[in-house]
Amino acid sequence: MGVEIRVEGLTKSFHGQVVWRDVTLTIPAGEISVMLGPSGTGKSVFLKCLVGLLKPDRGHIYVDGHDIATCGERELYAVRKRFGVLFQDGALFGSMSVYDNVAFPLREHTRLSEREIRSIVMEKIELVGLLGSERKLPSEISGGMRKRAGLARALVLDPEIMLFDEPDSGLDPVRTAYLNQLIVDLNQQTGATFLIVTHDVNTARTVPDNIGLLYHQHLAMFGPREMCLCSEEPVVRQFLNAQRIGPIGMAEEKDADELAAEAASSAELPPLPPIPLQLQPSNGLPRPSQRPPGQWCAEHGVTPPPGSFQSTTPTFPPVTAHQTGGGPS
Ligand SMILES: Nc1ncnc2c1ncn2[C@@H]1O[C@H](COP(=O)(O)OP(=O)(O)OP(=O)(O)O)[C@@H](O)[C@H]1O
Repeated sequence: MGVEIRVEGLTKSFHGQVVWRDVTLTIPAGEISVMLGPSGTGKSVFLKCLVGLLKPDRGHIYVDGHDIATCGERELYAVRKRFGVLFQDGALFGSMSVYDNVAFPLREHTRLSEREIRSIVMEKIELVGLLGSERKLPSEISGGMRKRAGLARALVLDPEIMLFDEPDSGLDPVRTAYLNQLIVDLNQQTGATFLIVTHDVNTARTVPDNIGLLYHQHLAMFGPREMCLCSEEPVVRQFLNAQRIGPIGMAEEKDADELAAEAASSAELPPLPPIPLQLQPSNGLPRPSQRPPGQWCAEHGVTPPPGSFQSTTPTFPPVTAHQTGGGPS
């Protein structure tokens, strides 16, 4: 039920300062895509343009025949209802309970009765694991719970497109792992088109079907996960492997002196690490858009780095009675 988003020649600037120019890509229907990029490269601005909160200077954003970049307010309002957006902080109303926050889009955009609303709200609250917290205010729950409440709210209108703005920011690695699993499970259940903006390289390496990278005012790459994880392109390679050596510096781009010093020290990027297996839905069934591991590499005659697509789940030897210090108690 997801729809594709076709972006053509998109350019955005603020006060004459270009954020990115001529961005062209197609976010495939029903797939999970991730947009990466160093801080300040305009990932959030990109997301806001997609949902019509910001107008680009030039270009088009086609969703099912509607051009979000150029359409009028009324058309935009109708198309926007097909989007669910999870903002960084959950963007909850502080004076409303979790329940009322999640119910808000239904009360605003539908004529459902309170009874029908309750059934949908409680279903979504359960889906994100917040049963029991529905009467609490946002200030009474943790940051991770606020994100999940924001996610429940983004899901109530059954969106065909879900946008996530740094869902993992401010979360510890365990909570990030849970949230990533939830995202993969939701994609399987809804078949919606997912776009996730993140800094987290581990998320980018394991969750999506496609990876994009914004860098230095342009889209450096967008394509299937395996293609990006095999890429020798210096910026892509440096970012996806979280390396210091490469064109990206602390202030986005290294200057000529820094690059010359790196070249003189003959610092080389380490070999590409193995491509990890993609995160599977927790019910063990594949997502409709999921491709078998290694398929893209095989189809394109690319040899993946050694050790790719091997399970990294640790296997522990069986614990014996001797090791536990006695028999069953
Ligand atoms: N409403 C605005 N008015 C003026 N400049 C803006 C506005 N929104 C964003 N910018 C500028 O656009 C640039 C890109 O910002 P954006 O928040 O999209 O970056 P980002 O890649 O999401 O960064 P981060 O990873 O740190 O969240 C920044 O220089 C920012 O200051």
